[in-house]
Amino acid sequence: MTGWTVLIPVKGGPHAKSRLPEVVRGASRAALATALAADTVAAVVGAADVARVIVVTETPGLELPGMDGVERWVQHAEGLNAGISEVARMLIGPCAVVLGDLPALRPADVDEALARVALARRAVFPDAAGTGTTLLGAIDGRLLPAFGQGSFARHRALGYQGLDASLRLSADVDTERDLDRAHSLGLGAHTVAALAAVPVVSAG
Ligand SMILES: Nc1nc2c(ncn2[C@@H]2O[C@H](COP(=O)(O)OP(=O)(O)OP(=O)(O)O)[C@@H](O)[C@H]2O)c(=O)[nH]1
Ligand SMILES: C=C(OP(=O)(O)O)C(=O)O
Repeated sequence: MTGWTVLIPVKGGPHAKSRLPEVVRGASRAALATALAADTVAAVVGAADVARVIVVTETPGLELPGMDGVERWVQHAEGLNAGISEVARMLIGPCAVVLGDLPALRPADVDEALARVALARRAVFPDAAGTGTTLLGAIDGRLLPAFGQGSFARHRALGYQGLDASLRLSADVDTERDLDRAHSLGLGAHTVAALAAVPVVSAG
């Protein structure tokens, strides 16, 4: 099925990705958080079955590279679920939410997951821990976001079928260890560049 609308929540600002240290492998947490989101957006934009991409953010001045053709919604209410709901209630047709911290995600993972949502009609894919959610989708456009700790079980209780995620779809980055996992799968170009931008200090 083509014509999906995909929402990508991106907190932005100084409090994003607070479980990472302020400096990760020499890169600032803020730069890394931006890169993680930009790689997620790039994968979704590249998916053949996605017609519309909307970044939902709390941060009015959010700047992400690669936003050509991507819509932006600055939420009024506070919090992840409130932000998603503001947009979701205006949409019709097949819709999904992909969390914005999946730097190993590729367009083929997105297309494959959306095709499986279409078969299930409403489905949820778990994060690497198996307890959170990385993608929530509904063919009928009815998104009932219940993100946050333990969201996989909550989404299932709301009627979404739990499906196995590809390794790259499950590889969310909350901690440095998560970054290692995503790295072993192959990071997207923005995250590679953010980590490579670290200046090398010579001993001499
Ligand atoms: N629009 C929006 N996105 C959010 C909000 N909170 C989290 N997100 C995004 O949702 C995704 C998953 O959230 P988390 O992994 O908890 O991200 P986070 O809040 O930046 O990280 P922590 O501070 O470590 O909890 C990430 O892409 C976040 O940027 C919010 O209040 N509004
Ligand atoms: C918000 C979620 O992710 P995280 O565990 O990364 O905060 C979630 O899984 O619903």
